[in-house]
Amino acid sequence: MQEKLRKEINEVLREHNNEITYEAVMNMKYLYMVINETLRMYPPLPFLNRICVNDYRLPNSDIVIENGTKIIFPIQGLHYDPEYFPEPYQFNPERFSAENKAQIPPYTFMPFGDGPRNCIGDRFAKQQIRVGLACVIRKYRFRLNPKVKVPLEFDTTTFIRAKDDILLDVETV
Ligand code: HEM
Repeated sequence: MQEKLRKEINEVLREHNNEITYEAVMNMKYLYMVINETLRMYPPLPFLNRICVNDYRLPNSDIVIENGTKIIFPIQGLHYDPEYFPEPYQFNPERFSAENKAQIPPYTFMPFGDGPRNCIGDRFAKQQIRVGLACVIRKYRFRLNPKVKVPLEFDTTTFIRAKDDILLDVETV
């Protein structure tokens, strides 16, 4: 997977005078698939908070969410629901290929939230991640150090973060 990513980064950069420009990183389709799959499995914010501002009857039911009710949207729960993401514990960037992505129902993949109060830094964050990863993956090869316990354990008190250090072995390509 990492080799495939490196190959794409190098190929795209060759077409762009080896310069990491906006156009170059936007052309790195596989890189974006890897980023999305990472945000699916490890959404930094695992849930969204909302407050209901009007009484709302759920369609086809007698359940009414009353004005003022606090609501939690489980982003992480949706991202691991096998109905939307089969074999959810498998890291599989192909879920986000142009063809497969179109099959993902709306509001099931929401690492940046949704609606009028979604993340204001969405595009900026994705751009920074693209540039950062393109810079390091083209020059270095990463392997998980054997001391790291897999699967990783997470502290989910607020933001999702690994409980222990994630040690990586790094070598130049
Ligand atoms: C991977 C990086 C990031 C992730 C996954 C992320 C995720 C989120 C999520 C889930 C929300 C809540 C949205 C909602 O309730 O619908 C949020 C809100 C917000 N984010 Fe981000 N964020 C990221 C990076 C950034 C960056 C880089 C900035 C600023 C440059 C930023 C600024 C904000 C702000 C200001 C809000 C509050 C928006 C509002 O309440 O109207 N975020 N973010």
